[in-house]
Amino acid sequence: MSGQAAAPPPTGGARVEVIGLDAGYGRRPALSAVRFTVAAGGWLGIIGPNGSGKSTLLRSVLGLHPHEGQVRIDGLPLTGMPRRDRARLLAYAPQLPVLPEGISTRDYVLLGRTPHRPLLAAPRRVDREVVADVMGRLELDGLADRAVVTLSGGEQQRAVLARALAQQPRVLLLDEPTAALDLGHAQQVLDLLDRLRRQDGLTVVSTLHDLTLAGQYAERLTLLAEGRVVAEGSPAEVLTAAVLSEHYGARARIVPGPHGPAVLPVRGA
Ligand SMILES: Nc1ncnc2c1ncn2[C@@H]1O[C@H](COP(=O)(O)OP(=O)(O)OP(=O)(O)O)[C@@H](O)[C@H]1O
Repeated sequence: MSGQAAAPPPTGGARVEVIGLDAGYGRRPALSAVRFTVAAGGWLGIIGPNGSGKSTLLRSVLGLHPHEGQVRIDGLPLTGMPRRDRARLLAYAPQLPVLPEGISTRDYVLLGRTPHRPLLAAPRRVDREVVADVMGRLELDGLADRAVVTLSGGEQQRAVLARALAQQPRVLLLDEPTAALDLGHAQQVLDLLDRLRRQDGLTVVSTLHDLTLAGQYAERLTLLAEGRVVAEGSPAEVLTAAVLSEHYGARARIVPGPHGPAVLPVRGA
């Protein structure tokens, strides 16, 4: 991953507030009274067992899933905000993206510039520069001319993240950003997000299944179980053996470290 490329222009993060969020599928509730706040430049990890509502929560915050309750960015309600304004504030990298056929990786990443470009205008120099920068940072240079659908799962995941970063949002919402990545690429992607957060003040909200990565990179964690917030706080406060036993039915040992706790699964008798 190149550390040489010029940083994208700082955009500054935004504070995210979610208040009393309810959502469901048909009559079945998936989220009940969910509430969280992330400071500008903060990193909130949303964790929880399978089916606890993490993806539904991200999609509701984005306005992609019907919900009740409020989502405010720097105090402004998202409801009713024009789509283009919203896209300049928030970018989203879904867990299972549907990638367009017949488009190169470079042109796919360029789609992230859409909210910043005049409608139907050709990409400007600044758009190409931002795209080249994020592709360099995510080691996608060698794949720029390949059809994006032909990339491997992990390469596609990095392309989706590159598109979201090319959008230069103030808040980045990531659904399992490391799920398809090997350990080295997972750490590189999370290190990059951490740098963007610290240098440019980008606000990050991400779901993460890997609790050790969640414990080491997120500043705060919100634990969902059956659609409700059951624990929140610093990683050391949330990632305890008792909490993991109660909500995941898991046996684990917690290993404290300088950057947060690591979670070591322990085999039963
Ligand atoms: N399209 C859908 N139709 C009906 N129910 C759905 C749909 N999508 C999700 N659900 C249900 O809503 C609940 C929350 O799902 P969600 O995908 O948000 O959980 P999650 O925490 O992201 O899960 P995972 O960790 O397995 O990705 C689950 O019970 C799930 O079965």
